[in-house]
Amino acid sequence: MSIRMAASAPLIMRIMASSLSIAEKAGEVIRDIMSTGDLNVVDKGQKNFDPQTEADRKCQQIIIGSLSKQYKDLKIIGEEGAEDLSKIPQELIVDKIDSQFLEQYKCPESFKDISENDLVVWVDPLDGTGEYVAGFVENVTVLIGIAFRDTSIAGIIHQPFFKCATTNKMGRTIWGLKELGTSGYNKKSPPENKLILTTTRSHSNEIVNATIEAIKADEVLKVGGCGFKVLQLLEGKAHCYVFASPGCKKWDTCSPEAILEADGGILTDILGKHYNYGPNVEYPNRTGVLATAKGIDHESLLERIPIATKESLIKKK
Ligand SMILES: Nc1ncnc2c1ncn2[C@@H]1O[C@H](COP(=O)(O)O)[C@@H](O)[C@H]1OP(=O)(O)O
Ligand SMILES: [Mg+2]
Ligand SMILES: [Mg+2]
Ligand SMILES: [Mg+2]
Repeated sequence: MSIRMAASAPLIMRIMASSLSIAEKAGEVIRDIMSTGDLNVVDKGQKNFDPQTEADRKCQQIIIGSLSKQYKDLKIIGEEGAEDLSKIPQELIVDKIDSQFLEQYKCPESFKDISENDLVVWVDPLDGTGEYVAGFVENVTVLIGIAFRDTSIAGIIHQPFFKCATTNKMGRTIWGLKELGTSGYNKKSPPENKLILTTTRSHSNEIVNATIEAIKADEVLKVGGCGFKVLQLLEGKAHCYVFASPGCKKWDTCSPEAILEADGGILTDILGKHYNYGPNVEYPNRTGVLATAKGIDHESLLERIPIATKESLIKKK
């Protein structure tokens, strides 16, 4: 595809195609920094340990620097704070665009006339930092989510330490756009006649645990990262993701929500409401996360969440 043809594709498709290339580069950097053995960890936490590594910082610069260069009016919010674009080293800027994506997929009618001012991009440069530091590298993902007027519509999840069984290639990229579909993973339904719940590995507390207890799942998986848990739903490894805590932020859920919903699943708070991803919202997802795989009854899981859990998260607002 010529540069001119790529430039004529609808905006949402171009942002996705750029983000696919940018996320791959971020994944390379995440692997490279791990291989140096020095993650250069800083604690961002006020009360509890909240690690940030060299990879979180560098990947945020890659993603925000590269998207801002190509899309000047785009509002981009990243977990690691505001970036001074003039201080981002040139070698971190990716100007490649995934032309194969643009050739292969057509923009859904409803998103054809979107302008940069209608969008917010939510960036989690490294989701699962605690797991990156602890060595559970499979849980680590790069998340780029795109919201159109308050609603999450598109997402990219890059998993840097996924090893392809046939080619041995490291890293895979999953994407989803509502009304178009999803790609990049093994689409599978979870097993019938049993309920597998996935939840936090490192951020549990009394309410988180009491809520899991009340759901009465047959199996509980404890893994890190919002991106990784939604991947488990997409690949049929779990039926639901339950996190009754205000710990996740908009950059954690924006991309996974769009991909899961483009696949037929649902991601809401534990009251059943979708989060608002508009330009001026607060960052914390104060009323938790409940996500269900395609074909799983979201409503019936909502009913299993204790009233005490709901009241306690509403009170914390
Ligand atoms: N209490 C918390 N403090 C900081 N980040 C949190 C907290 N709870 C959840 N998160 C973010 O949400 C992700 C999913 O949570 P969990 O792994 O506990 O299920 C975490 O990897 C972390 O993102 P990040 O690693 O990008 O900082
Ligand atoms: Mg995160
Ligand atoms: Mg992060
Ligand atoms: Mg973090």
